[in-house]
Amino acid sequence: SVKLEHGAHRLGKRTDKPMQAWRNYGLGQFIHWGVYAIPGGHWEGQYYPGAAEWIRSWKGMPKDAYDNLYKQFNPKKFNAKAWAKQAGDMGAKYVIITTKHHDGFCLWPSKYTDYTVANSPYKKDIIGQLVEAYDAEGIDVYLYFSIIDWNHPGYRSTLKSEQDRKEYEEFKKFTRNQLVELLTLYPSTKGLWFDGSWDKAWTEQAEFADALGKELREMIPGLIIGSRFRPDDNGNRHFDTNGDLIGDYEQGWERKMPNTIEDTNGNDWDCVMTVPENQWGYHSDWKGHVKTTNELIEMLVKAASLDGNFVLNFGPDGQGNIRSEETRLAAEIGEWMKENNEAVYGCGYLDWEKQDWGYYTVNRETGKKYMTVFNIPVSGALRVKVPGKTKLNKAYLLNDPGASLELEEIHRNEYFIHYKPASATDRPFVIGVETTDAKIEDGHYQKAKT
Ligand SMILES: COc1ccc([C@H]2[C@H](O)[C@H](O)[C@H](C)N2C)cc1
Repeated sequence: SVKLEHGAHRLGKRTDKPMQAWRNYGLGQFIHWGVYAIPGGHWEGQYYPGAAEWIRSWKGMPKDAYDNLYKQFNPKKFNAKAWAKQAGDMGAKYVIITTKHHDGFCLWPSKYTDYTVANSPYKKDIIGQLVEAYDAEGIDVYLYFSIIDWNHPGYRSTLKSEQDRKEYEEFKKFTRNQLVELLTLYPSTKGLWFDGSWDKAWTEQAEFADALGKELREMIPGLIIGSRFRPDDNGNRHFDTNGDLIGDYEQGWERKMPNTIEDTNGNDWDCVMTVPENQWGYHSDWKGHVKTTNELIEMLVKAASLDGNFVLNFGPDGQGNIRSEETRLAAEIGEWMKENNEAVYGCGYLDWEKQDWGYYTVNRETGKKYMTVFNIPVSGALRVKVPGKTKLNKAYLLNDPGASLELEEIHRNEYFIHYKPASATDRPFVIGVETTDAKIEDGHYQKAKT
């Protein structure tokens, strides 16, 4: 491996308490809110086909028109407590809130720019209200921060001239000041979710970003920062020149998921997911496939089964309402989580061979093992292959632990759990399994001779 001044500052998973808590969240909520919610993907009757929070980059909307939207930002329906309660009822254990998206509009009264909520008709500190409400709900708060800031005069995507570099120095100071300001104002913050760090200008700032990361981590012990924040000496983000993860978890799974434990490279990771194909901020007219409750529950359980967290995005509208589609999903996911969260919270990867019926998860503390079934086999026989000296002793429905399901040993280390739900079920269900370590009697099993 090559010598790096600003490569990965740690190898392997963090084992401290704050990171263990992060690893055990299972489900998070992402909130994308800002002035982009006012146009909601339209301008003067034109439909914007891109991501609503990127409408400023659309030729269909004059930059000047966008940059004056904040003068109408006055979300009368905004109720931080209601949002936090809805997230709690959904079963979210953490929330990631946009403090400032690429447009540079600050949802907190930053003293380093006038482009903030303090200078909008709404005036009040939105981040402060959300931090307080989610903390009160027992949901850990993480702050999303975009390095890209289209509003700041010193922002550059590339550094082409001495003048660029001079102005970018001001931008770097501004960025550091805002981050220190956020952690000073909201010290209950558990971590930062950086975005907009792909510009070449930023990926040349290895030394500055490394120092900034260290400064922020010193402000809040245990602070959690993912791999989307800083570049190494050679401009590599996420993984440094030696292939080591830069940051506390991998932040590359945006609207996509790993399929195998190998895909995760043994790192902690989160998957951040939109309800429609690609809308983070509020778009009043979602086009294409809108994910169903079952699809999202499957992503959540799949993430837990591969040692990751699943973060579902909500994009409140310009008045501060959570839209009806998201409200319904939150309620239905919450209903399922109320019954089945034992298979998600504190659970991770179980190294048993994946089967077609769904996903295994195992609780890291108790060792309890779970099967979440999404695909009921026509045979009614759920195949379970256990490793080496493992005997499957019992299988039970999570919501009926008293009753044992019928087990049949079909090969060495292989069983059928004979079970079909009595009535048609339109939601996945969880089976708990109990095992003991025991040598399997050879008896009639004969290893194949090839
Ligand atoms: C160009 O592809 C992009 C760029 C930025 C994003 C931003 C979204 O606006 C949202 O904030 C998401 C978390 N982030 C990666 C998504 C896709």
